Amino acid sequence: MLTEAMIRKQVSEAAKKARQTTPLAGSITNFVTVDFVANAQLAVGGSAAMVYLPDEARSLVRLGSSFYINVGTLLPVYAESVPAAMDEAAATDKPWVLDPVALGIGTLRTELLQHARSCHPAVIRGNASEIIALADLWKLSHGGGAGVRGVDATDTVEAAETAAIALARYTKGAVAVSGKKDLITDGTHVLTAEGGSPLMEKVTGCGCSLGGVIAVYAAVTDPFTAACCGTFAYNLAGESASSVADGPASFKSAFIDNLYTLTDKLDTAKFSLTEV
Ligand SMILES: Nc1ncnc2c1ncn2[C@@H]1O[C@H](COP(=O)(O)OP(=O)(O)OP(=O)(O)O)[C@@H](O)[C@H]1O
Ligand SMILES: Cc1ncsc1CCO
Ligand SMILES: [Mg+2]
Repeated sequence: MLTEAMIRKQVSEAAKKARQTTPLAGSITNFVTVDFVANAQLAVGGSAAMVYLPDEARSLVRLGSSFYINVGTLLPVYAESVPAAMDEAAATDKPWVLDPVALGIGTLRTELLQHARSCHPAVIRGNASEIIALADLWKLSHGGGAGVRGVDATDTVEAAETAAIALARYTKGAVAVSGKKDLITDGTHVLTAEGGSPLMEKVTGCGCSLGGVIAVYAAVTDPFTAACCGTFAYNLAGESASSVADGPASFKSAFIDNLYTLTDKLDTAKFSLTEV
């Protein structure tokens, strides 16, 4: 069983290791926020590369230390490249992070997210509605939710707790649910974290880039610690950026600056831990 002190130590060590080793975390991610994802990955010490084609996805999984798949904007080629990346990650035992953006709005998205089930993502990161919808799609029993409506959440993080636990138990990895408060679970522990800023809802890609950052950390530590590292970094950087920002645009640049400087203070994050 983990203690609060163990988590603080683990996140500090992982943040340091990411900075020292510059792990490559490749991505297939959406066109809206691709630049934010890459810059956030670099700010925390990682290395980024984005691909779209099936053979390049397979190569990048093999070349990198982890991988990130975000299904935010799909094109026909993704019908091949996304399963190729998932299969390669599973076959080579590379930790990979899934963001099931807007699950339910189209058939390809549903098929790809169904395919993910057999490829066991190390970390699933999404907003509450996406996490509930994924547990439904994978037919894992949980409490239910209001359903996905586009890319923004219509459910609270608390409402997604049982779905998150069910997903984590199934993958034997971790699940990170983002929102005003964040919830992280490995199916045994449930951690609730605080911080960030309401301005994070006014900048697109805070969630997408958080997934990319968690992939960087998944290259150097276990899935639960990786999810904690990313979430703590976002809460610290977001809270601090809101004190200097005039609005969403200046918030975003202050936020990336803070990711760069605050990742050596991850042990100061606000969180509480329970067991299930
Ligand atoms: N009201 C809020 N207060 C504090 N932090 C927030 C708030 N809303 C979101 N966040 C933070 O923003 C980050 C992204 O979470 P969010 O739930 O907005 O993701 P998302 O909906 O998937 O975003 P996107 O799809 O635009 O990338 C997380 O670090 C979360 O803690
Ligand atoms: C706005 C948007 N649309 C598809 S992906 C994306 C980024 C936030 O998820
Ligand atoms: Mg999102």
